[in-house]
Amino acid sequence: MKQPSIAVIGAGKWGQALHFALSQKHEVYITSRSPRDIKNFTDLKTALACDYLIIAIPAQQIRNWLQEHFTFNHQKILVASKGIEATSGQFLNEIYSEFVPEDNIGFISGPTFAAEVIQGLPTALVINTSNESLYHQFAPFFPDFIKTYFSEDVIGAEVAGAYKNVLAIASGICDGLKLGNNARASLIARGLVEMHRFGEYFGAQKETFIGLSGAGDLFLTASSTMSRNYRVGLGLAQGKALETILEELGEVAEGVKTCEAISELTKTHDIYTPIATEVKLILEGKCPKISLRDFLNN
Ligand SMILES: NC(=O)C1=CN([C@@H]2O[C@H](COP(=O)(O)OP(=O)(O)OC[C@H]3O[C@@H](n4cnc5c(N)ncnc54)[C@H](OP(=O)(O)O)[C@@H]3O)[C@@H](O)[C@H]2O)C=CC1
Ligand SMILES: O=C(CO)COP(=O)(O)O
Repeated sequence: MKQPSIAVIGAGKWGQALHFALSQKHEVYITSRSPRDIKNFTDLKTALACDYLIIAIPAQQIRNWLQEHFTFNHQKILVASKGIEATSGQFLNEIYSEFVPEDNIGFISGPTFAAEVIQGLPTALVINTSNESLYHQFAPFFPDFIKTYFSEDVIGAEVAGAYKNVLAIASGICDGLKLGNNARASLIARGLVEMHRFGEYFGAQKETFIGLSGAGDLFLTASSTMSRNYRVGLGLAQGKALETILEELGEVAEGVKTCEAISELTKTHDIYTPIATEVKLILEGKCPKISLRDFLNN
């Protein structure tokens, strides 16, 4: 029987990890802006001609990439990015909806450090799509070490995956200031409440926030130096300039731009988001210790 043609687009950390995972059962192409010495690396044209695409490029680049490089040819698509576009405040599903019909697209969420996936360590993730049959097409592509779940709460997954990056920055700041375990647990718990409140405004389901996409991903990223966003927070607490932190990181930390988007959305829609608000001020240069004082007294 002919194998389905599958391609991963974006050969950063997550794209490469997904390529490794999906290659356990099928031949899978991978492509990126810069050529890489990876098995089955191909050009964009070949990748776009595949039936199934997994797109893992940073959230802030997606609109441009779609405008400049993408042609819809009835591909089935999984989006692996996590973030909200800062220039428009749009969620990724809103951006993609201008290029891909809803029935053809799903969004990956959940606690999935690329560095562990690429070692074949057990991982659970959620495929969020309004088209359940799409889930059943993609799920068998994943290897045995990845357990997949289905959810139709696309907006819930979008909010949770993006918001937890901002909370991971907050948690890194908290640990960088050596505020202790009580403080970090409180921050994470209140962060979960905050991102649920934000998500509820946009129609997300509560269950999404207490499951893998919400609590699962938040607990992971807000408590580990493996998270780039958490490491941004550590750097801020040490008094480093944001530009220096990002330069040293050399990879995407989606929480930085997503925090700008959340800040604009909360102003427009009058949503109470105290943690994201303080993170935004710290990213703009506010002293984290003063931020802590203000936070505790408000
Ligand atoms: N790393 C992780 O553990 C996880 C990451 N994610 C999400 O996946 C997304 C990608 O993250 P990750 O792979 O880790 O990030 P990286 O920083 O490792 O890589 C990003 C890749 O995106 C490509 N890229 C950047 N800008 C453009 C552009 N304008 N057009 C096309 N390609 C571009 C680059 O490809 P090139 O090098 O070829 O230029 C780069 O390698 C993010 O949204 C992240 O939040 C989600 C779950 C887990
Ligand atoms: O989303 C992630 C794990 O689920 C990766 O988080 P970071 O981008 O903070 O490393």
